[in-house]
Amino acid sequence: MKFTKMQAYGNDYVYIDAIHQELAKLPELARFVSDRHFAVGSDGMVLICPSEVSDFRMRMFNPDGSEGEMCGNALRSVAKYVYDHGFTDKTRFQIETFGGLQNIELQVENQKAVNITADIGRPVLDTGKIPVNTPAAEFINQPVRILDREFYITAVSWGNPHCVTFVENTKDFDVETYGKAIEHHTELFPNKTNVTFAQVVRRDYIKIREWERGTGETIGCGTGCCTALVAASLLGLTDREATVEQIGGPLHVKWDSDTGHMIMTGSSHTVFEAEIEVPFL
Ligand SMILES: N[C@H](CCC[C@H](N)C(=O)O)C(=O)O
Repeated sequence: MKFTKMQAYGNDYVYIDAIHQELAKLPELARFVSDRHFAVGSDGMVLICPSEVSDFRMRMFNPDGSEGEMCGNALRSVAKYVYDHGFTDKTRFQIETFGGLQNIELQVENQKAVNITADIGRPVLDTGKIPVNTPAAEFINQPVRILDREFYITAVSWGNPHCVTFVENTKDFDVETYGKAIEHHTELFPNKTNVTFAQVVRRDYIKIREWERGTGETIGCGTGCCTALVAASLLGLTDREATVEQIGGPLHVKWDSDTGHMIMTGSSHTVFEAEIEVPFL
C-alpha cells in the first residue's frame, strides 16, 4: 500500500490515496499504520477519498481505530496533498468531512502548496449531546468536577467534540491525567472529547497543550487551537484573532465576526512517501 507521511506542527498522519487504491478494514488499518514500533508510526491515518458533493472528501482515524469527524491539520494537509500530487490545479476548492464542507485556499510557491487557509465554518457550543448544527443550549465556562479538581469547561463542536479549560501554566500541567479523565467523561461527552488546556498570554496570543480523543497528547491540533480562541474570545480574554502556540509551533486563527466562521492559516509538510506491506489486506 502506498502512503505519504505528512506533518503539520508535528501532528503527523499517514495519508493514503483512497481514490486510486482499494482499501478495507479501515479501523484495523489505522491501528496498524499508526503503530510507532511495528509500522509507520503516527497520530493516526487520513484517507483522501472521492466526493459526490465537493472536490474531495477526507476521512481521519485515530490510532485506536476510532474515526474523528474533523481534523484541522489533516484538512490543510489533504489540501496540500491533492494540489502537490496534481489531483487538482485549483487553489480554491472544497473538502467534504463529517464536520461539513470545508473551504480551502492555497498559497502556492514552485508548484507546491506552502500555506493553507481553511474556513472550517461556525462552532457549535455543545458537548455532543445534541445533533451537530442544531441551534442549541450553550456550554460555556461550566464548572465540572474532574478527579480532585474543579475545571471551568467550554464545549465546542466542529463536527467532532472539543472542550477547553484555562490553566495557569500549560508547561507544567498534568495533561495526561486530567486529559484522559475529561476525554472519558461520557456523562457529559457521550462521544468522548478532545481536550485543550489553554493559557492566555496576551489578547492575541494563547498557548495550548492538547489531549486528543483516541490518540493521547499531540503536539499540534488545528481544531484545538480554534476551540481555544472561541472560548477565550467569548470570555473576553482575547480578541477574535490570535496566534496559538502549540508544542509543535504557532498557528494563526481568526474567528470572523461578520460570518461567524473560523479561519485557520498554517503550513503542512510532506515528510516522505513509501509503500508498506499490510499483512491483512
Ligand atoms: N489533530 C486534529 C484533531 C483530531 C481530532 C481527533 N482526535 C478526534 O477524535 O476528534 C486537528 O488538527 O484538528
